[in-house]
Amino acid sequence: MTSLQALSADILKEVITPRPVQSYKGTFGRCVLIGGNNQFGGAIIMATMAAVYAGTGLVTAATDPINITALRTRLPEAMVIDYQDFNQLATLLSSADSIVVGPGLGETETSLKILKFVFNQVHANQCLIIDGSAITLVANHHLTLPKAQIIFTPHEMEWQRLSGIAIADQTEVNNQAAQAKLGAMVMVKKHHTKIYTNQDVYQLTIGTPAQATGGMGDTLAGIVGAFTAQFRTDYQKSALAAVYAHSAIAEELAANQYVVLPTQISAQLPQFMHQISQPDERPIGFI
Ligand SMILES: NC(=O)C1=CN([C@@H]2O[C@H](COP(=O)(O)OP(=O)(O)OC[C@H]3O[C@@H](n4cnc5c(N)ncnc54)[C@H](OP(=O)(O)O)[C@@H]3O)[C@@H](O)[C@H]2O)[C@@H](O)CC1
Ligand SMILES: Nc1ncnc2c1ncn2[C@@H]1O[C@H](COP(=O)(O)OP(=O)(O)O)[C@@H](O)[C@H]1O
Ligand SMILES: [Mg+2]
Repeated sequence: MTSLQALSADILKEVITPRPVQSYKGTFGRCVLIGGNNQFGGAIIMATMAAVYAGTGLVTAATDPINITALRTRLPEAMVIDYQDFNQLATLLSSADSIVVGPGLGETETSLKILKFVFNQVHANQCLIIDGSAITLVANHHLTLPKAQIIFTPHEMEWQRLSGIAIADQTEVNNQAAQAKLGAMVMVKKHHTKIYTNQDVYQLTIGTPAQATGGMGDTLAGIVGAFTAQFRTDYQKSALAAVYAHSAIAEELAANQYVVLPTQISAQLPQFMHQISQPDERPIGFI
């Protein structure tokens, strides 16, 4: 049995290092995000914004065509394709470092077909972040997981669907047993999120109720996608740093705000990451 470790700010400096001078966009990873049906276009826009603002070299969103104009208008830095164009999607996925699937994907036959296609294409050295609707689809359709560096990012109800553990029974012991069966990294998101790996359990000890608003998890999924694509040494450490950064920025903003909008967290990422990457020992804080 492993013991619970509090996640500390040290993870940020360990992962977010200064950019090498000899570099180009390809140096900082390729992230593909798949989601956003005709109801949940905002989810894929927020996840994609987070991936861009967290410094991924190249970001592409695969989404319902209804979202393409909005995505291009809001986020010209990202490329966009139709998520049902499987030829284009296959090419994109083959060169991705990380893949985020699920924000706003929905639970229809089309959503399931897309998720199955992604699972079929992914390869072992890629990081696959399974979020939102994709978690529910895996649970409801008992999908077999592909061989990849898999990270699940469920909220408590999504975790109940995936693990079969009722929210009231989601204790550390029960969750660890379910994680071991899955064999993947699992972030059970809530106030003081817990992260389960094959070796360890971590707890986030920062964060604020100002984060309790739609799109907050979509944004986290995008940051996890960005950090795992960009900081390739250890995908689990990169994911831990993403969780920490997401809530650290939220806390800073919540000092002066009743609610923190997901897109505000993304907007602060470049400044926050710059400050972390500085060699001196200034306290964390970007304002
Ligand atoms: N702007 C957009 O496009 C947005 C699109 N989004 C996309 O929508 C898709 C569906 O995701 P979802 O999370 O909204 O719905 P679902 O999986 O059914 O879970 C909700 C059910 O679980 C329950 N519940 C219990 N505990 C809970 C907890 N701790 N945290 C959360 N819920 C908890 C909850 O209980 P209740 O609130 O009724 O008390 C309710 O019954 C997904 O793809 C996502 O990416 C969203 O990100 C929003 C912004
Ligand atoms: N009261 C709270 N305190 C701290 N963090 C919270 C709180 N409520 C929600 N969060 C965080 O907000 C995010 C919500 O994720 P999720 O439910 O998937 O949102 P969405 O699907 O709407 O984007 C998680 O990172 C969770 O830890
Ligand atoms: Mg979510």
